[in-house]
Amino acid sequence: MTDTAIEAAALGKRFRRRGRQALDSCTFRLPTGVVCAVVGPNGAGKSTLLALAAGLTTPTEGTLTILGGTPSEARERLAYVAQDKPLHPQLTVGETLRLGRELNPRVWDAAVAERVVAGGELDPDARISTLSGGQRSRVALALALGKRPALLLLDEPMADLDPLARHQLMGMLLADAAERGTTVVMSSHVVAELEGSCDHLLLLGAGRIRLSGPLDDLLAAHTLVTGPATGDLGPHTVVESRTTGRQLTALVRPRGPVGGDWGTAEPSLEELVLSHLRSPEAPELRLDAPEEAAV
Ligand SMILES: Nc1ncnc2c1ncn2[C@@H]1O[C@H](COP(=O)(O)OP(=O)(O)OP(=O)(O)O)[C@@H](O)[C@H]1O
Repeated sequence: MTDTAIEAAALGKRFRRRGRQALDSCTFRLPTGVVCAVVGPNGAGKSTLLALAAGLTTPTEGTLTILGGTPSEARERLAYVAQDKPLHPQLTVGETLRLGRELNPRVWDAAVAERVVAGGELDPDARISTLSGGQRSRVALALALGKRPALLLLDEPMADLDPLARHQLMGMLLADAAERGTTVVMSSHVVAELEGSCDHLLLLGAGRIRLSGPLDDLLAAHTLVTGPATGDLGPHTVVESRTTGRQLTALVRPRGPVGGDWGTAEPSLEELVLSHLRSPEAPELRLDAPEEAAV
């Protein structure tokens, strides 16, 4: 048994020989049992990272270890739900679940798969081709959970679900993952929804890791400060600062106490992520790659 779900060392991926790096020098370690959010702007490399972890494509640089082995060795113990949720359009919902059972005979958990489908009140006889995008997402998630994976890789799993379905499925997924100790890695653009559901964060930008580590530690390493526009932020690392009239609001990584006239607060996950997205040049911070000095 390993306590590391994913370990990447100088991981890189270039799809075309002269094309730009989809992933570049990514080093991080994700412990087992965490729920990790992968966030970043369009084209940052989130899907590429998940596809590499699922063993669907291979790195061009560096190494990637999944559950202590190579991605292909780990394939039986992981489930991957791709962004476009590929399913056989001619099969019915019931036939799709039966196929899941046939492909994973030793581990298949029919009860959990059926529970996910039943939550959407899907007709087991409905063909996949007749389902809406959100209904297909539900079937894809049912297939993934039915496999009882140790590692669940989800690429924007909730993107086309309605708010109620998101809430219901996310709650079920997290409760199930907590009960079984499943590691969940989930990319998403809906940052507000990740608050309260993830305990680890990976923020990518232009193929590189910008923030990584336990969410509480990353939040604690930042302070939201407000004060007069003329104020001096001294030795602190400024991630982003904005001035409105006479007031300045900034997200900083404090180097020592933030004194003077500054009001301070811990940022929310959304504030942390948005500030970094608005400031692509802000220095990176990695709190889970001990061999590299945190910046
Ligand atoms: N199969 C491919 N062939 C060539 N380039 C690719 C391929 N897949 C991804 N890329 C490129 O790799 C980069 C990262 O893409 P990726 O899909 O991983 O980003 P993403 O963060 O998931 O984006 P989004 O939020 O839009 O889903 C992009 O520049 C993209 O054009």
